[in-house]
Order: sequence, then structure tokens, then C-alpha cells
Amino acid sequence: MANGYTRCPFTYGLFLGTTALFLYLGRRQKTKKTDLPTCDVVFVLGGPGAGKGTQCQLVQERLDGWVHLSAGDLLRAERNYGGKLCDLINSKIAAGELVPSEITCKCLENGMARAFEQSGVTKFLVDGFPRSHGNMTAWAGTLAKHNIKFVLSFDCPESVLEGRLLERGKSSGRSDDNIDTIRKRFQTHKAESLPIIQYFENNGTTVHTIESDKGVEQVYEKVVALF
Ligand SMILES: Nc1ncnc2c1ncn2[C@@H]1O[C@H](COP(=O)(O)OP(=O)(O)OP(=O)(O)O)[C@@H](O)[C@H]1O
Ligand SMILES: O=c1ccn([C@@H]2O[C@H](COP(=O)(O)O)[C@@H](O)[C@H]2O)c(=O)[nH]1
Ligand SMILES: [Mg+2]
Repeated sequence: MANGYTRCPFTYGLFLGTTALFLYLGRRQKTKKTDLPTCDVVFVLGGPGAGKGTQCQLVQERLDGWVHLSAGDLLRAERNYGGKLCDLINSKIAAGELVPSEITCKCLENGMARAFEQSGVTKFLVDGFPRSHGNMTAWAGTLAKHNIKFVLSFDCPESVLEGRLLERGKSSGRSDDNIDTIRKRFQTHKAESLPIIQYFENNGTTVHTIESDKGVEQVYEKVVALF
């Protein structure tokens, strides 16, 4: 039987689109927190497989108050949620390229807000961000009030990184832990992320560089001395 929607597919499409947008925004609203206070932030950088996640986890477990937020993990969670950003995030990660900065910053902002809401924490190890000048600009737009204590940069030869990621790829299930994407991630790191270290050094933010081709506990000894 014909009704208004079958008679006018455009109106029907508009109705569906608007409903989907409201549902999406409604879901986002639940995780949005507007009264996040000024927080302490340490940016943890380094090539793919440099040990950012491993060391941040140790700091979170062993030092009081610090919370690990991996930009990559937050993006993977957003992708897995399956919202309208899913395909874009998925394709960028699988290609070893960077996700648009506004999306990453929104994920970080929501992640910080959630952690604050849950346990009142205000000290964050931001792992794997910023990775480009665009990331820096987006951070300055919405997250500038936070206090960047210092940058922790892990340095490790590419041959070691490649071996670690291939090994991790046997069980990680990550779409980017395969040799082609690993090499693309190295390129992205050199072209877009390494210049950010230089940027911090030139602009008065302290950068601590630690060689991470040592054992996990040896690296941790150097890391913990900075806190
Ligand atoms: N110091 C280390 N010595 C040997 N293996 C390590 C060391 N640190 C981390 N690893 C291993 O290397 C792999 C990559 O480590 P991790 O996930 O911490 O790196 P990451 O910098 O977060 O990488 P990505 O950028 O891909 O997320 C993991 O399998 C981890 O167990
Ligand atoms: O700030 C960021 C962090 C990550 N990405 C994308 O995610 C993958 C995986 O990041 P890991 O830190 O290795 O978990 C990365 O290759 C990018 O595609 C990003 O775009 N911006
Ligand atoms: Mg990681």
C-alpha cells in the first residue's frame, strides 16, 4: 500500500537520516563531559612497536594517579563501536595512515572525560599522540588548557621494531601488524611524526628521549626516573 514515504523517497531518506543522526548524537552525549578540569599530560611518542603501550601500562600500574590513554586504542574502540566513523577509521588504520585529527582529539577528550568521571583522575599518559602538525593544531583547538608536563620519546632501530611487530602480529589481531602496513607505518612516522619531536624541542617543551631497544625493565628504570 502506498504511503507518504513510498510516494516520496526523498522525505523518507531525510526522516531516516535525521533519526540516525539524533540517535548517534544522543549516544555521544552520554560520554561527553564538559567540566573536565585542567589535567597534567605526558605525551608518549616513538615509532610503531617502540614500547609506548608497554611502558605506559607499567607506569599506570606502579605509579599512583597516572592513567594510560592510547590514542590508537581509543580509535580502535570507536571503530569497533561501528558508528558512522567506523569505515574511515578502519581504512586509515589498515593503510598505516593517520586518522583525521579532529576525530582523534574527540576520542582523547572523551577518554579523559570518562576517566575523570569514573575515578577523578587528572594525570594522563597520552600514548601515540600527537603524530602530526594537524594533531597539534586540533589539540590547541579544544584541549589547550591541559598542562603538558613533558614529552617522552622512545628511540629504537627500525629492524627491532619490525621484529617486535611481526611477532605481535601473530596474536594481536591488529589489521596493521603485517609487513606491508608496518612499512607504511614507518614511512608515516618518519614523514609526519618525527618532525613533531623537533617542534616540541624548538618550542620549549622538554623532550626526554629514551632508547627502548633494551629489556622492558631496563627501559622502565629510565622512564620512572622522570616521574
Ligand atoms: N623493551 C622491550 N623489549 C622487547 N619487547 C618489547 C619491549 N617493549 C615492548 N615489547 C613488545 O613489543 C611489542 C610492541 O610493544 P608495544 O605494544 O608496547 O609498542 P607500541 O609502541 O605501543 O606499538 P604501537 O605503536 O604499534 O601501538 C609488544 O609485543 C611488546 O610486548
Ligand atoms: O594519534 C593517533 C594515533 C593512532 N592513529 C592511528 O592508529 C594506528 C595505530 O596506532 P598505535 O599507536 O600504533 O596503536 C596508527 O597507525 C594510525 O592509523 C592515528 O591516526 N592518530
Ligand atoms: Mg601501542
